Amino acid sequence: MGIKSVGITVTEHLLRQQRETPRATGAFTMLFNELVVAAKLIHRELNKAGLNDIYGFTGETNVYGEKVQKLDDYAHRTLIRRLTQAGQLCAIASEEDADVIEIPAEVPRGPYILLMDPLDGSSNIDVNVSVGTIFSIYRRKKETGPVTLDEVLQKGSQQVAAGYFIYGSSTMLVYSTGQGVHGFTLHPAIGEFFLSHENITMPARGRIFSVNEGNYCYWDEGVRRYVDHLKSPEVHRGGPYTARYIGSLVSDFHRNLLKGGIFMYPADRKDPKKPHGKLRLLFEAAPMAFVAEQAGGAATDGSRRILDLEPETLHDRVPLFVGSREDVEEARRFVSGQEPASEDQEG
Ligand SMILES: O=P(O)(O)OC[C@H]1O[C@](O)(COP(=O)(O)O)[C@@H](O)[C@@H]1O
Ligand SMILES: [Mg+2]
Ligand SMILES: [Mg+2]
Repeated sequence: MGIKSVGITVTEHLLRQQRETPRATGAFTMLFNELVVAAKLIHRELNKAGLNDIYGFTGETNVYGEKVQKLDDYAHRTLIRRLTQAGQLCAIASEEDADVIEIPAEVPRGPYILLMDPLDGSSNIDVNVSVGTIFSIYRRKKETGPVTLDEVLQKGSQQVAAGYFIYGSSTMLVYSTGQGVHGFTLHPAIGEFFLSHENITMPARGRIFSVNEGNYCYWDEGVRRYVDHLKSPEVHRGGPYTARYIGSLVSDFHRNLLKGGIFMYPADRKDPKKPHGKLRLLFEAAPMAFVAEQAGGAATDGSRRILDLEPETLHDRVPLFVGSREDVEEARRFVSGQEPASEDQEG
């Protein structure tokens, strides 16, 4: 059996899309190439984590009151440094920064706004479990002048591209520019991302659910009933769903993207300061919702489509139910109380 020839590189893939996009200037391709370089630098640091002084905390806390890990900070600074150099951005916003990050005056600006979760799955960094980087790209609304907050606070449906890097057994890039979802794998020896998963489509229904059940006692009735339903002996002509929870959104999402299933981070009453759950609308929920929908899946906050949500602040949190279309629709019915109680739930 011949050796599988490597696919096309991510740059070739971008250039193909650029040729098919009228009025494309190459600005997006240049920006994206810098994103890829930054991810390779993060991959390199992660791969030798434990041998380099990258474990542990910086001593800082971020706008969410979370202790910042050294790798959160390294990823944040590396992405900003590389991306601002691309000369295609007019603003950046990061999960690790309270405010919109200005592009240095000496750097040319461009039409794009990039939002990012530099390192997703921070609680898994120092235990060698896969983590990721999430990105979301918008076009600014105005042609010129200083960028205003409303240009950054756009609905997820306005994204021109979104995706993530996953640093796992292999390092992958999964992205969409609205023309399907494509996966690339980093060839460690060649140092290039090659197309390995073209036109990924998510199964309409899965048999996997991913949620931190440790929060069960804090959930609303509808969420509890939905998860009980997935664990009941008879679910959709098959036994109970399989539980899988890595604790890194990128990794849990990626598995369900390929195998089908649903990831949930519901709202809970654990922390009155976080009535809308833990995950961030702009840095986590909206980009994952964009990829999910492009792959035939769906994403909701329990009643509304994530991509229709109007952000009020840079750091809005939102309940997230994302994955296979039929599973997300069923979750929405339970969570919004439209699913009648079955015999065994009537107790
Ligand atoms: O530990 P919990 O409460 O289950 O939360 C896990 C979730 O929190 C996150 O780690 C939050 O993301 P960050 O690591 O970027 O802060 C998600 O990746 C993950 O899905
Ligand atoms: Mg995150
Ligand atoms: Mg993070």
